[in-house]
Amino acid sequence: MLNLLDVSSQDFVVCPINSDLEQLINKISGKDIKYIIVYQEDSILGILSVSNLLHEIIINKKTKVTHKQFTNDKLRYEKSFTIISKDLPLSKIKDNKDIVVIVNNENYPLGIIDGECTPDIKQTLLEYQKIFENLEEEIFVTDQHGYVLRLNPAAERVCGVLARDVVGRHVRDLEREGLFSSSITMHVLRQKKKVNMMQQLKSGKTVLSTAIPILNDEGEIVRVISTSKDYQEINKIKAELEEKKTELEEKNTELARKTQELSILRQEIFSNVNLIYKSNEMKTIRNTIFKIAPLALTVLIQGESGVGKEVISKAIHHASPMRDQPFIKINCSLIPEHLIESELFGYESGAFTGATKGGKIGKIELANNGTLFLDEIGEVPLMIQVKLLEFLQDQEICKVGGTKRIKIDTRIIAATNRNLQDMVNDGLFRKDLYYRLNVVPINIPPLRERKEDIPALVRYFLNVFNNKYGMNKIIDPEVMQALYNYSWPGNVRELEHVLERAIVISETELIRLEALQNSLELKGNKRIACPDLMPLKLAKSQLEEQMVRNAYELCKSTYKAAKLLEVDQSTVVKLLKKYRNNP
Ligand SMILES: Nc1ncnc2c1ncn2[C@@H]1O[C@H](COP(=O)(O)OP(=O)(O)OP(=O)(O)O)[C@@H](O)[C@H]1O
Repeated sequence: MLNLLDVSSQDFVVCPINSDLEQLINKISGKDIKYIIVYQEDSILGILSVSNLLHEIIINKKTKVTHKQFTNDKLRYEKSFTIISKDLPLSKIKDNKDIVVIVNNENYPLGIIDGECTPDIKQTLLEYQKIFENLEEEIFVTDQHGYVLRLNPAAERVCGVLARDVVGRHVRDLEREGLFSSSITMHVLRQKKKVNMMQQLKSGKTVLSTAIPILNDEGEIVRVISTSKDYQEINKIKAELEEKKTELEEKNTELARKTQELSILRQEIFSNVNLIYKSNEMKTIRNTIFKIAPLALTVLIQGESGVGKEVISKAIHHASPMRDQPFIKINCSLIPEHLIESELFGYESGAFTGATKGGKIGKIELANNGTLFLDEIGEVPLMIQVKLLEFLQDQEICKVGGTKRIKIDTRIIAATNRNLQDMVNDGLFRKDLYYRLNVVPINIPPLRERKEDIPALVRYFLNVFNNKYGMNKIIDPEVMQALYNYSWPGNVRELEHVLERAIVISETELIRLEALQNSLELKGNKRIACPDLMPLKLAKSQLEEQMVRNAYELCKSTYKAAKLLEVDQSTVVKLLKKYRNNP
């Protein structure tokens, strides 16, 4: 704990009464001494300031410090002072005296405090004292020789000692008595630098200690301050942290498990509808599906024929809360125009000639609480478009020949391979219906624009048809390459058919390139489009060049390319050479 001696800031000398003034001057000359405490036997007679002293010598021609100076001429020379024991608390200092003299048990002056700065010092020191006393860390202070000056209540507690029993004692003695296993202060005094170490205490505790030397302006050690922390407490905190870490890890594992479950669930949903994909384009579509599936929003799927519009619409249905409700598909292009209304809305008994007795429930009503998939929506006649729009707005239908309105709650997914926006511009599709349908647009890119999906789809279909036909066929890597390079105008549907045919017609377990020859549009029985007119000679040579280049790129062999093009291998070599220099 701090004591009064720590605040004694002024330098002073003690001189007995009747001291020789000249000797006194010699004693203090060159030193920054402001006060002289005049002492007799075991009492302080008074305090002289050095300037008083000089006055005595020069003006009053005095040669000795006499009693008179503190009796008759008191007010002139003497400083008012108060005496206080070093063991008293700081709060006991009285502020109204010039000087506070701190004395030991024999009343001998140990230090003085200039009264002028007392209130400030007191305030600051009281603050330090509070901090010192309340710190949870143990603090142990020694002087430059290793004598204990003070320790805070935390140190008393952890070391199992009282400050009064150790203050003033040397750390080496305390070490010898087993208060701590090894004195960290001695290490600092020897090494003259900061030291960290574990210490075993008499109390049985193990503490982690750090001690630092405090240096004066000359770089000499004046104090050693040791702080320590109960290692068990550190361990406790560490254990708590570990516990929290384990909890966090468990939570993460749980989260990972849930994420995995969710992804399995998603896969299951998709495996229900067999949606195969690898490309980023399709991953984006998958994400859209999961976002919109829980909301009964109307979806418009656009894409070339065979890209998988129906597959996507089924995926939306299966990922939605209506998955156990009906998924009703109607292909608007396959129904004769005059029947489309009754197919969609149903009819009442006797609604028209030839109508079934008892009437018919329409596809919209069948899809109640589920999903209605309007395939080839672009083919719906304008007249029916109006009725569809009405239904979308009111969510009610009225059967052909009927008057009763039936409330319908269904999600609409429309699909088309036509460009509906163009149709709107050409007046072939109602603008208002287009906007009603186009709430969530999904555009599926053609297979040639997402080639990463091809190998996955090939493997998938191979598996499907091997199972279907009880076979175990595999494909030549060359075939995979050819399928990858092909432009797939018929998209996934074409790929599906090509593979089914290849599995069936291939005579060997290994499906070779020849098995595809009649399937892919590389074969010459397809018509070649020629949009522009040009000199025939030039057109012929351009076609020749393209054919030979494509065939060679696909087969990576002049023999195989020759087979595909049904020419000699030497012709392929000759043509490749001929066109090599063309860009
Ligand atoms: N991503 C896919 N994963 C698995 N099979 C697919 C995928 N995309 C399409 N298919 C398959 O390709 C065939 C055509 O798909 P789908 O009928 O969904 O295409 P579409 O775009 O609706 O065609 P259309 O425009 O002719 O109606 C189907 O047999 C379907 O199972």
